[in-house]
Amino acid sequence: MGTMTASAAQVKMSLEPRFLVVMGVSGTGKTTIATGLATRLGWHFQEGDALHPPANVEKMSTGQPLTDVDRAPWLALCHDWLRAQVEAGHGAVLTCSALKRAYREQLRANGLPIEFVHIDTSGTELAARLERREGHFMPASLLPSQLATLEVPGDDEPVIRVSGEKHPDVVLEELIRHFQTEG
Ligand SMILES: Nc1ncnc2c1ncn2[C@@H]1O[C@H](COP(=O)(O)OP(=O)(O)OP(=O)(O)O)[C@@H](O)[C@H]1O
Ligand SMILES: O=C(O)[C@H](O)[C@@H](O)[C@H](O)[C@H](O)CO
Repeated sequence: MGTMTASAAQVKMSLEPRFLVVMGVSGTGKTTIATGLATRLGWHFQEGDALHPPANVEKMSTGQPLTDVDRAPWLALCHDWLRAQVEAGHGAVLTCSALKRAYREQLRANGLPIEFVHIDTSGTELAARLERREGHFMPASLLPSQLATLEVPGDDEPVIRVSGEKHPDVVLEELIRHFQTEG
């Protein structure tokens, strides 16, 4: 335990601030990985779902997929949060599904130095997780539309790809090692 605390402190001291959007479809592990990173690195955290207008949450809760028009004001709030973090200059992690390239471009507008962490998980694993999960507004019935809407980030986008099927601790170790290597 003492050793873990020491190494977490070293990581906090040695890493330059980064501005991360942990993205992917519902149930892929965005909140799990983003909170893990924010805790280990001492970076600011924002749950993107908490920025959805109530009408969006109501829509998803009743099994209706969001449209581009529904997502626009939410993406604007996500962008505003990211811009404030960049201006403040401290490391930050946001969860945001960011399913389409155009949404990611909206998040990066105004030249924000955002990086995406795309968590990729198979449809069968996602379906099992969402069936098991309780106390969340997002129904498992929306998974097919999430998967159909996802435009996997291209190599021309600033993306770090991780597997959502490894243990979260393994993914966190991989990400932190990647950040250390990149300086
Ligand atoms: N790597 C993993 N292996 C197994 N289960 C996981 C893993 N990551 C997350 N889970 C579990 O899967 C469920 C979904 O995870 P989480 O809430 O982090 O995903 P999410 O992408 O934030 O979902 P949503 O966008 O729907 O809020 C949770 O019950 C979580 O405990
Ligand atoms: O763009 C969307 O359709 C939404 O952001 C969804 O992805 C959910 O908010 C999220 O995944 C919670 O389950």
